[in-house]
Amino acid sequence: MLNKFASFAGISGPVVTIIMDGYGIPKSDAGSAIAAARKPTLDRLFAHYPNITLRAHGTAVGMPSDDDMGNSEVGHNAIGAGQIYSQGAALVADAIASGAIWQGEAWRQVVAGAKAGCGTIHFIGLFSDGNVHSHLDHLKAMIVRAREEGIKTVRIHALLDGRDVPETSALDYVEPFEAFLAETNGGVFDAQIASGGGRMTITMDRYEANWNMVARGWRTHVLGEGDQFASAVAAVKELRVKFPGTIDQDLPPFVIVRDGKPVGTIEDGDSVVFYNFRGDRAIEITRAFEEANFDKFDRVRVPQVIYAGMLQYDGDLKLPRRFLVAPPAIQDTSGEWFSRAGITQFACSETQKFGHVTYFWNGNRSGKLAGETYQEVPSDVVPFEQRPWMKAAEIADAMIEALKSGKYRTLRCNFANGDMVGHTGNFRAATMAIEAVDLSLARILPVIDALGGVALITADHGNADEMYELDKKTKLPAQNQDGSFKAKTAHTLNPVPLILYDNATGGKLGLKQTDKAGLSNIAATTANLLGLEKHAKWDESLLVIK
Ligand SMILES: O=C(O)[C@@H](CO)OP(=O)(O)O
Ligand SMILES: [Mn+2]
Ligand SMILES: [Mn+2]
Repeated sequence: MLNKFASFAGISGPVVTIIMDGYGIPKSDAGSAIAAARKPTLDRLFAHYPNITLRAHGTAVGMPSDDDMGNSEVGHNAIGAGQIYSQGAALVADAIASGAIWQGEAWRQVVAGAKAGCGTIHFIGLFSDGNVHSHLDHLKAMIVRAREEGIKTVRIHALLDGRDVPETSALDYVEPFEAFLAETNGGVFDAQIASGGGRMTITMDRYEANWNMVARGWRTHVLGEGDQFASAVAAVKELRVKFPGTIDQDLPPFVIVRDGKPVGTIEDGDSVVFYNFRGDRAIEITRAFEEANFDKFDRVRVPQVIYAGMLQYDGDLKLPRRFLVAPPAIQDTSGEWFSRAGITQFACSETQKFGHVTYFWNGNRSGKLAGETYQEVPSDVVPFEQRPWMKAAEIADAMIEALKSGKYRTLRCNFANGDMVGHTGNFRAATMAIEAVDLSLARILPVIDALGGVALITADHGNADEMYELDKKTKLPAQNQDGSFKAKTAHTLNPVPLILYDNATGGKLGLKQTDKAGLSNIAATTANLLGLEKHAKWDESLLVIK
């Protein structure tokens, strides 16, 4: 693993990678919380240090098409692995297109189980076409197939999105879906939405930040407890009136009833498919269905079901045991390569992004590699527009302490602010989120200087860079009828920065901008900064030696 640069043997101090989650580079400053933020440190970095832009969406991160935004999973996979793999969204779409999914043992068992038990197939998942965690086309294909296979009853438990798609778009999905069901139903086949609720109120917690969400989801989907409505359309409409201003992701849970009884509680002999392909927010509900000694909340009743995930969400923990499509087999990550070279590594974030810089970074592998140390700062459990600074200061504290300890040759952290606050759609809070990151950078960077180190400052995808939906024609922020701007809560398709912060070499290093430069080039760049060759499978380094 010799370095190819004869004149450069690597940085003697620490090599640090800082991910500013949700920090994209917008085409226009209109509606950008990043442009509006006061951020003297970042302004100085962009003005005085080598910096380029990286592709962070679409095929550059393994998504099916360049119309797909980036997200944390695919972004951190690409950064950590230095390579692009076809990701869940693409793998599932392909398995459905080829029909391979229906031949798989898991689907066969789901169908056979429901038939043997005279039972129902339940589909639980994120109800949109965001393609970050799920896609409605996958759900529809499974419903059509279930009917063809002679299944009689299907129940859908719909987690409303508004986070990967416009913030109050639930009816744009529910109404056409009801029409699809009306067409598909008939004869003995009966498919209906049975329950649901906002994705940030039930079921889709991650990294054990708030098990109460999952407990609420269990009561809603499995036990059929909660506010009752005649249909999903009625639920969305009535909840919007009852909780004005609440966006889809935050809507409370609902249960659909007929003749005063829930239409789709989950019972012994049923099959359950959790149809999200992405793992972080699918693991906890999967554990509730699968773990024999589950103790995170009282499940009250545990139905004996055939449970399958769309993908396997954690390959090390084998969660779930049964899955419809095999996840990408990510090999030869930077974590492994550096670990094998005897390089000590430190990874830190707050709960909301902790798995991103550990599990996703290491190619969806849990457990530490030799020489790795992890530090998790517990996240607040509040709507993040109320605390836009989140745990940026504590992450900076942890990084400074780890740097000063002298124990680590390379360190990485993720500042969640731009993303988590960007998802709230609150513009003012998002500017404060970026300001908190800027302040943290101002504290960390001098410590890196004192140790003769360098930093790569980047992001996994955009978010705070576009806080309003843009008008398709004018490309300016779109307005509601009352003249207010239409908040945008989703990630963006914009590129992200890569800044090389280097006061260690006297300006000897630069970065090259290429057409294809993307997140997967960071691993090789980091390797070269460490004085190592990249792994043969990785995309090229962007480091330039002057
Ligand atoms: O919150 C999430 O689950 C996603 C958006 O669906 O965001 P990120 O990819 O940044 O984690
Ligand atoms: Mn992210
Ligand atoms: Mn996000």
